[in-house]
Amino acid sequence: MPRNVIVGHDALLQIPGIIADLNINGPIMLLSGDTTMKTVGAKVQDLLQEQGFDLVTGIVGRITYDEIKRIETVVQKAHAVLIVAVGGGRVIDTAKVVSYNLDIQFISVPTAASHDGIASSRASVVTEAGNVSVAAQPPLAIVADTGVIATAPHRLLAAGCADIIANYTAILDWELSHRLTGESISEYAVTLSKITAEILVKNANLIAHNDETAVWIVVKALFSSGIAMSIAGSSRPASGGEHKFAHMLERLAPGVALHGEACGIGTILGMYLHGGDWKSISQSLKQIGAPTTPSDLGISDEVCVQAVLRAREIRPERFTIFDTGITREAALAAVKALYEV
Ligand SMILES: NC(=O)c1ccc[n+]([C@@H]2O[C@H](COP(=O)([O-])OP(=O)(O)OC[C@H]3O[C@@H](n4cnc5c(N)ncnc54)[C@H](O)[C@@H]3O)[C@@H](O)[C@H]2O)c1
Ligand SMILES: O=P(O)(O)OC[C@@H](O)CO
Ligand SMILES: [Zn+2]
Repeated sequence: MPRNVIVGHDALLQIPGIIADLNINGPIMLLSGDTTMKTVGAKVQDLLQEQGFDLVTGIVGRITYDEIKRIETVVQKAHAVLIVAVGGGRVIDTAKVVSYNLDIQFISVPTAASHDGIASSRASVVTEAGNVSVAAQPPLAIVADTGVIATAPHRLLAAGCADIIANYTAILDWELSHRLTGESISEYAVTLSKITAEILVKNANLIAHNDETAVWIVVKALFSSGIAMSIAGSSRPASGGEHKFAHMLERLAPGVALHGEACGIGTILGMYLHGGDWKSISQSLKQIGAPTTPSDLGISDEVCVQAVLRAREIRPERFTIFDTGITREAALAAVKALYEV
């Protein structure tokens, strides 16, 4: 679990103090994305350099094993002893894996509330066979500056909410697998994951605005969803068939949807296939401002049908409703239903 969780306005200003308390003796690797480095990354760089910290910087691209290796080499060459990851989910996940492999600590500085990886001890790496979920280093500290996150496009906040709403079907899939395949299940992780989604949906009306109140609500939900994954020691409480669908959609239509957006649509489809209240999932996503149909994402219904039918190719060992032999007719009906709400 993270030792230090700082959430609030101007939280960035506390980063030098958190690092000073660690009494580290060596360079710090400031890891960011090409967009976020120019804004928030540069601000953190100034804050740390003003305090005399020795910094090296790195820019993260796609999260592949090659990219992780490249960053590891930069960290090793610089003899960096700590990573400060400033960015979205890709940046934070890369820092998690690099710090895990090199056995150093990292500080998570999310610049958007777009995913629930800010606190989890898992990372998602893109491979030829699709995304794989790997054990990774949980952050030593999380610094979520609500002022910074509130200036990010609302699309990112909505994607983070959708990633949390995905917990509903992730839990149904975990319970289905527990009943049908005997997979072990953690009641604590299920309960925390479910409460997280429920609190978020209850506050959906507040989240429609992109202010710091909305950011507070979403960041706390993302944090607790990450803790549920850490309790489970796997992404299972927050990643079921809707995530397999999302990872397959990313393969079929790369870069079209944000992770959370694809998961949100996967959740409506998963709830429909479970015979649950998929309409209320769709209504919550609409209220938050997340996409609910393939056309919202600018993709064809056929690509969506393919992602439903091929979701089982992702992480085949993880049994979900998408692994129960869905026919093309059933996938077509599910995708068509997305337009009914
Ligand atoms: N490890 C986990 O538990 C976990 C959980 C959820 C998602 N993930 C992973 O996280 C990634 C998805 O994260 P994401 O949706 O943040 O994608 P991302 O990291 O690609 O960021 C999305 C976009 O948001 C931009 N952005 C970030 N902060 C911004 C800001 N303040 N202002 C303007 N633009 C900003 C980035 O530059 C990027 O273009 C995926 O790789 C997914 O697998 C991991
Ligand atoms: O292991 P995956 O499927 O990447 O899931 C982690 C995270 O995306 C859950 O919201
Ligand atoms: Zn997710």
